[in-house]
Amino acid sequence: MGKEFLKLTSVNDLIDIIENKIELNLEDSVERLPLLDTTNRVLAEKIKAEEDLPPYSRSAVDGYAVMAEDTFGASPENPAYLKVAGEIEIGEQPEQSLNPGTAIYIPTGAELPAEADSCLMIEDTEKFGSQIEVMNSVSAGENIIKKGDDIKEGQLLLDRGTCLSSAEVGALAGLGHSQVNVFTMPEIAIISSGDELVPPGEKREGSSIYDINSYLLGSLFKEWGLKPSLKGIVNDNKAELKARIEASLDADLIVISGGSSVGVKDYTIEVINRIAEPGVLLHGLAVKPGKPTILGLLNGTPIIGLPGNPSSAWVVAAIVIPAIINRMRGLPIEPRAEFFKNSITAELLEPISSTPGRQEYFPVKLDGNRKASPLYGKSNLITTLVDSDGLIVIPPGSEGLARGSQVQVVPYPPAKGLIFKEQDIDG
Ligand SMILES: Nc1nc2c(c(=O)[nH]1)N[C@H]1C(S)=C(S)[C@@H](COP(=O)(O)OP(=O)(O)OC[C@H]3O[C@@H](n4cnc5c(N)ncnc54)[C@H](O)[C@@H]3O)O[C@H]1N2
Ligand code: MOO
Repeated sequence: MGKEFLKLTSVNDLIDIIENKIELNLEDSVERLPLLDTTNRVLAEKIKAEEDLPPYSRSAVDGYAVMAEDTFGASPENPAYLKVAGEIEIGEQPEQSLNPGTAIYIPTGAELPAEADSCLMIEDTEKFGSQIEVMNSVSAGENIIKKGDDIKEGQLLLDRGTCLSSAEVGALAGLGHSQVNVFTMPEIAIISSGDELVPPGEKREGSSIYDINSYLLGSLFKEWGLKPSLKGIVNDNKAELKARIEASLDADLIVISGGSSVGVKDYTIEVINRIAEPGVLLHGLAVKPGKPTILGLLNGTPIIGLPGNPSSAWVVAAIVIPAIINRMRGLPIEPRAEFFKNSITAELLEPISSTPGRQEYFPVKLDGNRKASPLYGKSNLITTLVDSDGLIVIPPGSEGLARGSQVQVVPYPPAKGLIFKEQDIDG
């Protein structure tokens, strides 16, 4: 009797659905921004070095440009002596060449004369008139940075799809870019559904609760460089939900939290199917938390029904939304490399039993010694998220993890999303 979940869709099948059904429509949504404004945005072009960085070989110390051979064997007991033949100014090309048996004074960062292969640190020398006493030897290449050591001309520095943080912004500046092309921030409409919900700031009475999800999800989207657009709370009423979704269709993606399960007032499925084609693509995902998840398409606009429980909504948003946005931008959707690159290996302090057949995302708290304590909190508690530092991803074939296991913890916020193929988690 009644409504029930369609067959639960595996994460591998979800990836196929996203790849095959979601249209590429944000590939050309690009803007050119001043460098500083690109922080936390996604690069929409490949950046290759047009010249070597540094563009010339330079000194890494304040001291003397020399030929290493002239210093061999030098020690405080048996110093070498070199004639000081001149001085190089920072920011200027060396005017004179270096001859054997001589040294040229050079500040940190100044261009080396072509004949120099190393630099002596000033504290390893003593100046006497036009000579220096050399108390230490240097080998070829010591205390210098060679032309192109940082990045070679023609080398790919950053690929399309890279999220720009301070390190990348600094590297772009190093290559002389004052502006770059980044993807525009897609607008994500957020609707919270439920008769019990009251907006924070208003007076709460009786059996109502404050709307967490609009803000929890909106803030998560901001962390990803997306543009949340809060569409408010709708009551458990089909006509109201339909009107609110229709009024949100100008967004790039629509998210509804709550009402995605099979309760008598969970109308989301029916409403999505009534608005436009093809409607609901899947109802029920083989993940935990987040079984009651909906993915649909309304004339090309993706719509996602997230479970109402806040922690579940947050996890499922991280599974589904970055993958969909990447697909719409024509970027790879599964962050496999980032999973292994950014996860923290830790020792599990307590065993975890998991539900076979569902990919499980288990919150853990990390201590300072890479030990992970599972948080058995319920997914409708927001403090489950506040008190944990990251998630362990348990593949659907697993029945759990033993105490003492080495686990990979994906730290918060999950920068590239949480969609992982089964075989990748095992790997
Ligand atoms: N017969 C079944 N019942 C349920 C199942 C199931 O498999 N079979 N799954 C459970 C799971 S797991 C979840 S999660 C919930 C999801 O249900 P809905 O998506 O329909 O969510 P609601 O019932 O509307 O809400 C669940 C819970 O979360 C609170 N909530 C909702 N929205 C917000 C919000 N914006 N801010 C704060 N809290 C919110 C709501 O008050 C409920 O307490 O279904 C289970 N049932
Ligand atoms: O799967 Mo529900 O989404 O656990 O809380």
